Amino acid sequence: MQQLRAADIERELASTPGWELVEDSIVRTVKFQDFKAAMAYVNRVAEVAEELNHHPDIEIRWNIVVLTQTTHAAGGLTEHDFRLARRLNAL
Ligand SMILES: C[C@H](O)[C@H](O)[C@H]1CNC2=NC(N)=NC(=O)C2=N1
Repeated sequence: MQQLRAADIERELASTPGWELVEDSIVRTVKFQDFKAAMAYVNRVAEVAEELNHHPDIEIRWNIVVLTQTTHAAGGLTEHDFRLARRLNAL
């Protein structure tokens, strides 16, 4: 899978609400009532990641989950990242 070019990234971002570009990744921060709710969300993220065989970096800070998505194998953003992001937006 090829790295996307800047213009493609802008187009993909426009159809992927809630995610922002940070260096070579897209990032989404989601806030929950408490740690338990955050962990339940993380487990649903894990299910989707396994299904797509594409995995975000996940940071958990009590009730806040930060998802950072890039394609390590390509050294940058690819279509896979946006496909996963849009699936996660549907959770
Ligand atoms: C073998 C397997 O396809 C790879 O290790 C996959 C798994 N999940 C992955 N996830 C992400 N985000 N980037 C990758 O390059 C990647 N590679």
